[in-house]
Amino acid sequence: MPAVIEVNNLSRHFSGRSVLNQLQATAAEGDVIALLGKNGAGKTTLLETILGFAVPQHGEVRLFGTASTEIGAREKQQIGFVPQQDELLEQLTPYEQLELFARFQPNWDPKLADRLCSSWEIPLTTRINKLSLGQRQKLSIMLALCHNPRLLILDEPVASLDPLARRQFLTELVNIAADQQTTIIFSSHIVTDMERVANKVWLLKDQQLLWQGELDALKESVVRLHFSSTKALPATLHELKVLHQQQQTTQYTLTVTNWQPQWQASLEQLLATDIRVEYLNLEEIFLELHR
Ligand SMILES: Nc1ncnc2c1ncn2[C@@H]1O[C@H](COP(=O)(O)OP(=O)(O)OP(=O)(O)O)[C@@H](O)[C@H]1O
Repeated sequence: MPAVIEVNNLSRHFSGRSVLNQLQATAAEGDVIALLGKNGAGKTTLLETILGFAVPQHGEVRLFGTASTEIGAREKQQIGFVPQQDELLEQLTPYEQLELFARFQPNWDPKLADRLCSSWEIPLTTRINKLSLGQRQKLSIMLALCHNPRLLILDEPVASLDPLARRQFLTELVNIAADQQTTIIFSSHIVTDMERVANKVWLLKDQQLLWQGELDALKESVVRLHFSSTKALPATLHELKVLHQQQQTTQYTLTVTNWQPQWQASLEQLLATDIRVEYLNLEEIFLELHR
């Protein structure tokens, strides 16, 4: 079976300025991918290229085995998308918008739609142009979720949600991923949320995917080493890459990538000291990788 998403040698640039440079990535059924990157790193550009909204200058994206710029109605029905700026029909009510959308979606789940309308308190009979930003975002998420997509792409889906709605939304995502093996990619600057639900991370930096893999492996790779030593540090410490070094007299704190737990004993021998390994959360890792 082909991968749900296959990104092959993908490059995008605007007016000669490179935004994505030769990206390689794949996503399989059931992957929940946190797409991370600073403002302007290219997250929206990547998500929109995955969806086939633009033809890349180099390379291609394949969705369910077909070039994303050539997918047909059947594949489109298997995708749910929450854009950064919603595309709701201003003059309709949420009820009308949901009804209209459901008509074109053979897999529409009316029970899920009813449940979300009620738990998210969607004002069904108010015109969409009178809704609050958060209410619009909830409706936009419902349109993406309620037809049981195989692939769900969410670009900053929670920016306007209150903490309660955010938590409810995350619970829905976890359930959907677990029950239906849906592939989910979502970008958000609320990294703690992503850490709760994602099992993979794509981290965009300098036009490339600096990390593409398991969240747990990333958390094992980027760590802080604390130790005390009167010796000068050797020029190389195995294959560790030091991201940041702090020293107060004999106390060292090194933030490193490529950490491998089996190196601890030999490093302790090399530095003639005990080392305390501190594991970081995803937000700290993101900050360290952008120092
Ligand atoms: N249509 C376009 N024309 C010209 N430049 C563009 C276009 N779309 C995006 N860019 C540029 O590409 C870069 C990446 O933009 P993009 O919106 O993908 O970033 P992002 O990671 O989603 O940012 P944010 O976190 O702020 O939403 C930015 O420098 C942006 O100015």
